[in-house]
This record gives sequence, C-alpha cells and structure tokens, in this order.
Amino acid sequence: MVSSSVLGFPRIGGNREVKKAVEAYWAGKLSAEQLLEATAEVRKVSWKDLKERGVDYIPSGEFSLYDHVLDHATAFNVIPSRYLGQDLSPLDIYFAMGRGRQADGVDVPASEMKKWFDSNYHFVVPEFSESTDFKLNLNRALISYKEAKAAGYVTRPVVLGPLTFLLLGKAGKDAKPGFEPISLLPKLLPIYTQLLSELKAEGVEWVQIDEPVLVLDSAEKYAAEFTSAYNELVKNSPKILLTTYFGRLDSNLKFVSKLPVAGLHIDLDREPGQLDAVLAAIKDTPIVLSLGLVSGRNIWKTDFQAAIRLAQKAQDTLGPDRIIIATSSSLLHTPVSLASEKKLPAETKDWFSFALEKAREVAVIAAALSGSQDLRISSALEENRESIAKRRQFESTSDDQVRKRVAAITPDQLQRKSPFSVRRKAQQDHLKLPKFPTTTIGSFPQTKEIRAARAKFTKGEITAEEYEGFLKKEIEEVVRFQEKVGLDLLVHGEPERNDMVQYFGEQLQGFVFTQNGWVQSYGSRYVRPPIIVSDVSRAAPMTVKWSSYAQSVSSKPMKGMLTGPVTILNWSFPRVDVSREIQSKQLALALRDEVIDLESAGIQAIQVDEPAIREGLPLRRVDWDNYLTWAVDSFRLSTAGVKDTTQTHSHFCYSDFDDIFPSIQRLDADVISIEASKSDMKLLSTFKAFGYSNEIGPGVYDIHSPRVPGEQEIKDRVAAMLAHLSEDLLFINPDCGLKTRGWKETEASLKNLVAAARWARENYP
Ligand code: MET
Ligand SMILES: [Zn+2]
Repeated sequence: MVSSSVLGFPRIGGNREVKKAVEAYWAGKLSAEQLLEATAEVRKVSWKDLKERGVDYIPSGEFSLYDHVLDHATAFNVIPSRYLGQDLSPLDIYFAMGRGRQADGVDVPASEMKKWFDSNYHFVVPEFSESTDFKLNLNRALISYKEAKAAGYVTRPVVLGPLTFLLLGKAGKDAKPGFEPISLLPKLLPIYTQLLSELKAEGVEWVQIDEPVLVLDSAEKYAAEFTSAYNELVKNSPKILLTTYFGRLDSNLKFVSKLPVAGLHIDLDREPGQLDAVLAAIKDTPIVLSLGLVSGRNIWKTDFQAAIRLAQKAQDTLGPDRIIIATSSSLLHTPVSLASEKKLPAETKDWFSFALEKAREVAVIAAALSGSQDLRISSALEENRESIAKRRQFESTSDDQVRKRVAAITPDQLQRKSPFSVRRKAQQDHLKLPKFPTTTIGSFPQTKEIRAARAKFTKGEITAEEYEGFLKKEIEEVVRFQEKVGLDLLVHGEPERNDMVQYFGEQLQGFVFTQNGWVQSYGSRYVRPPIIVSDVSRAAPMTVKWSSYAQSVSSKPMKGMLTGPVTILNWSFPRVDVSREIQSKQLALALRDEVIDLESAGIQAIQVDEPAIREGLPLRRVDWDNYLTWAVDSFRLSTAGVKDTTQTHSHFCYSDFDDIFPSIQRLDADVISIEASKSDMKLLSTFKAFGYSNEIGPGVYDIHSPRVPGEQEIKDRVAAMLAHLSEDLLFINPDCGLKTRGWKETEASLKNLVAAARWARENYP
C-alpha cells in the first residue's frame, strides 16, 4: 500500500488563535497556562483535520510558539548566557531570545534572525561556542507524540537534524577565533541518541529528521560527518525518515543514498528532475522513498495526473510499500485552509489548495496509486482533472499585449541613455542637491490614525474622496516636517500603503488576494502574500497622484517611491505555468511605465526598492548566474527609460553583498541605499575594492530600534564611511523606512542626521 504524509503544518490556527494568544501573553493579558492551553487546542484540531483527510503520517513536534529552530536550541540547552541569570521563566527566556526583552530591569536584544533557505520565513540563529553545554532540557518530540496519542492520534514526530542545527548556527561571542559549530558534533550526538532512544522506548515507529542543508553545495564537505552521525543515531532509534526539501540532492546523493536510514524524503515539486537519479541510487537499498509531490511552498492545486505519473515511476522501481506520497516540505509556508476564503470567486478558488486541501491531496494520490476502488477517490480524481483542465484553459488565455511586449524587449531598453558620469553631471545641474545630500528611504511613521482611516475606507465607512483628502493632508504634513528638519531630497511618506507589495499588487492586473491567507514571516508576524494568476499589467498610474501632490506643495525635489519587480515577485505566490523570469519582466514593464509617468509628472528622483533580490538567490551556485541576469535586467528594464537628468535610486535592507557585488553594480542605479548601520565598515571597503562608482547611502543609523542616535555618533559614522568612500558619492540617510517608528524618535533622529550632514559639508568642503 502506498501511504501518505504531511511534513509539517501551519502554526497560526484557522482563526489566528496562536498569533493572538502569543501576543496576548506578551501584553500580559494571558497567563502562561492559558497560552499553553490555547495552543494545545490548535494542535489537537490540526491532528484531527489531518486525520480526517486521510493522511497516514501526521507530524507532531513541529508546532512552535515562535520558531522551530529556537524551540530546538532551547530544548538542547543552547541558550546564550546573556538570557540567563535574570530570573526569567523558561518560556520568557525563549521569547527573550526570539524578540528581545526590555522590562522590569531586564534589557537584552533579540538573537539574530536569518531567512530560512530561500523562503521569507525567518529562523532564530543558534549561537554555539566551545563551552556550549548540550542537555536535553525537553524532549519535545516525545512530549508532542504523547500529547497526540492521548488525544487519539498516532504521529510521526519531527526533529531538526544535528548537521542542519549546527550548520545553520553561528559562533557565539564567547567562542574562540576560528571556532566552527560543526566541531561540536561529537558532543551533540549523545543528546540526539538520548532523544531518539526515548522515542523508541515509547514505541514510536518513525521519526522525521529534517536535514534541509543537504540541498546546499556546502553539505558536500560534510559527507564524513553525515555518515558517522547517522551510523551512530540509527543504533537506538525509531525508523528515521531523513528529510530534504527546497532543492535537489545533486552530488550529495552519493553519500546520502549510503546512509543507514530507513527512509528518504525528496522535494519533487521544486526538483522533479532528481527522481531518476535518486531511484537509481537507492533501488538496491531498503530505503523507503517519500515523494514530495504536493507543494509546501505554493498554493496551486496539485495536478493529480502529473503527480501520479511521476509517482508511478517510483512505484515501478521500488514497489508500493517503499513509497510515500508527501508534501514537498512542511506546509508552514502555506495558509491553513481555503474554507475561510469567502470573497474569492468560485472559479478562482478552484485553482488553489491551502494546507488542509493539500493534506487531502496527498491522501488521494496515495489511494489512487494503491488502486483504490473508493468512489470518493475516483470522483476526486475526476474533479481534479476538470479543475486542472479549466485552469490550463485560463492560463492559455494570455494578455497578448503583455506577452508581445515582453518578447519584444530590446537591449537598449535596459540601458540608460548615457554612462553614470554624464548622468551625474546632468543630475547635479537639475536637482541641485548639496554635497552629502540627506534623504530618507520612503516611509514615515504609519500612525494609528493612518491605519484607522485605511480600515474605515476598506469597510466603506468613508468615501474615496474623504480618504484621498486624508492622505493628502498626511502627505503635506510629512513634507512640511521634512522641510522643517532640513532634509534635501524629500519623499511623500507612503501613507497610502498597506504593505509595500500588496499595495502594488492591488493596482496591477493579474493578482488576486486572500482574506485569511496568512503565512508566518517570523514570530507572531504573518504576511498575506498576493497571488499572481495571470499576465501582469498596469491599468493606470499607481503612485503618480501621491508623489506629484507632494511635489506640488514643496520647492524641494521629491523622490518617487516604488517596489521593484523582483521584490514584488519574491513576496507573492508566483504562477507555475510561466517562468519567474517572465513574471518579473512583466512586472518590470508595468513599473517602467510608472517610472516614466512619474518623470513626466515632474518627479526628478525615483527609487525602486529591491530588498528581496538577495533572498531570491537560488540555493545552488550553478543557478545563480541565470537568476541574477534576469533579476538585474528586470530592475534595469523598470528604471532605464528615464532621461539622464532623472536620478534613479534603489534600496536594499541588508549588507551581505560580497557574493553578489557585480550584480549590484550592474543595476546601474544612480544612488543605492544599503543597511550598513549594524555591520562594520568592512562592507564599505568591499565597495571600494570592487571600484563601485555610483552614489551610495550606507544607512547612518538603525531604524529597527526606537533608540535615537546622537549627533556625534552620526558624525563619527560619516567620518568612518569617508575613510572608505569618496566624499562626492556619499548620501546621508537612515538604513530603512521609518514606518514602524514613532514620530518622537523620528524627529530627534533626523535632526541629528541633518546636523551631521551640515558638519560634513563644513569639514569636507
Ligand atoms: C523593506 S524596504 C522598505 C522600503 C520602503 N520604501 C520604506 O521606506 O518603507
Ligand atoms: Zn529597507
């Protein structure tokens, strides 16, 4: 019999119960017991839902109040000393690590977060050192297994693998120079052995051990460590399902197929091409293969016929008892259920599958492969065939205008009229910015009033005219504020935006939106990614009204503000019937028209933000060039249509550029702003080493904290920057938008920033 499985489930709860309970606990409105009760209920419902949909292997232990890597670290006693000795409960230590804590005399910043592979989910980076004292504080896998069993469900516990745990971690502050977390493997394995043997003693049949690092190039270096670790772990353990996802095993398959594990999971949604190689490598072993056919990363209904075709191949080679039909990864990256979408047209809704619908999909595919005669299965297959056919038909109805336009893109459309040196002169004459120009990254505080007005407008409680009047008043106030503080290049402040991607998605053709399609970004922060369903085009100008209004009330130059094509694509659920490259170029053309319209409306500087360009980088290095080529071309396509006198800007809120530096240069933006306030100035020497020639504003202070940077502190930063960068190229700005800040600290910080710029003008004339 072919069986079915789900690798992990969203944690938010069907009605955001977990998010609400966690935030209520933080606000002191819920006790720890009440929090745990509320979340236990959500887990119980998830198990029941998965069971009812016919899933054979139901996960447990992957639920989290904040982040599963943080769960794992605290359970294994990997807790930096700064969080200890403050009289905090284990739960509060856990949250302090995730989000920092500033209360009752305790003041500790949060641990670093990083993006989980190429997703928009952030995990808390574990910190290791020679003195890390691994202990099993909590066998979460065992506890959750028992919890599920008591509720009547037999589950397959999920555990983060030892290699992934160490390789995703970093050296803590107390580590000696040159320390590498992987050196702790021998010390760590006994703890895993303890965990696994306790599971075995409890009668657990299978355990899912996640080792997603196996889809990275870097895993190849650790073949010996993987081999010795798993040889050790299998000695006293339930059957191990070694789980990989988000990519392909490639050359790592050589050693992975020889590991003594009972099962292997591969992602066939992302990388269907790896199936043949994997089958060849494991066919003479006893390994059970879990086929990740139902996407854990996107929301499209699975094409059963295509999935069955692929699975049949595996079944022919391995036999029905050695295959499992599974989601490609945890369903963490998808919303809970389509059932709560009341506004999507039925036809559109029929294209999608969220977590619960996906759970049914794995069960149906498995039953079909087992030759089930159940009428419900045959009718599910039939419905799926019809639905997919309808979707294919819809997908084939293209917007020919848009497609032709993409096909007709010429190299000169990617090229500004003159080289930077010529443009720079033209822009100096045109914009007349002083030396060390001051500017901001776009947004100003999104106040309660702004959010309330937006909510009223959405609910129809105020008219479009009233809402527009409100926004114009906001814009004018923000402009007056910037004039008063003395900034040089102004912005309109973005009060109209609900979100930097959603706002544009809502105005473009080709997107649809969910009411309840929440996906975890980090901790209790969830986003609702728009879904791209068809060819993208711009029906009408999107921001021209706001920017030109802002310009009309000031004599200082105004910077237009757009989100870039690659960022809109990476923060949406993309289509799967056309490539990401095509979608990105369609977006780029729509933005190109907007950029040209802004210019025609008298806007002399235009910023196109691309904060997501780096996270979209493929996991395998061989795939980088292709991605970077179309990503950079898309940015150029959106910005290169303007005159030499118009200054283009771009913004990235990170500083990890070493790997992609030539691509940043190739964007050929006149000015870029980057996050350099938290990193040291080493970054800037990279710019110097690569001979970066255009203008640049490395953030002079960190906007992620309410702390006001002193005037002297900013002067010192500017001076340090000038040791690396030419004084003619330096812009002075914060390191990201100010939307999450309050007005008080914004005013104080920007005054100091302007004072520092004035000081620089006097001291570096
Ligand atoms: C995450 S980058 C944000 C850029 C945007 N223009 C803002 O200021 O909010
Ligand atoms: Zn930013």
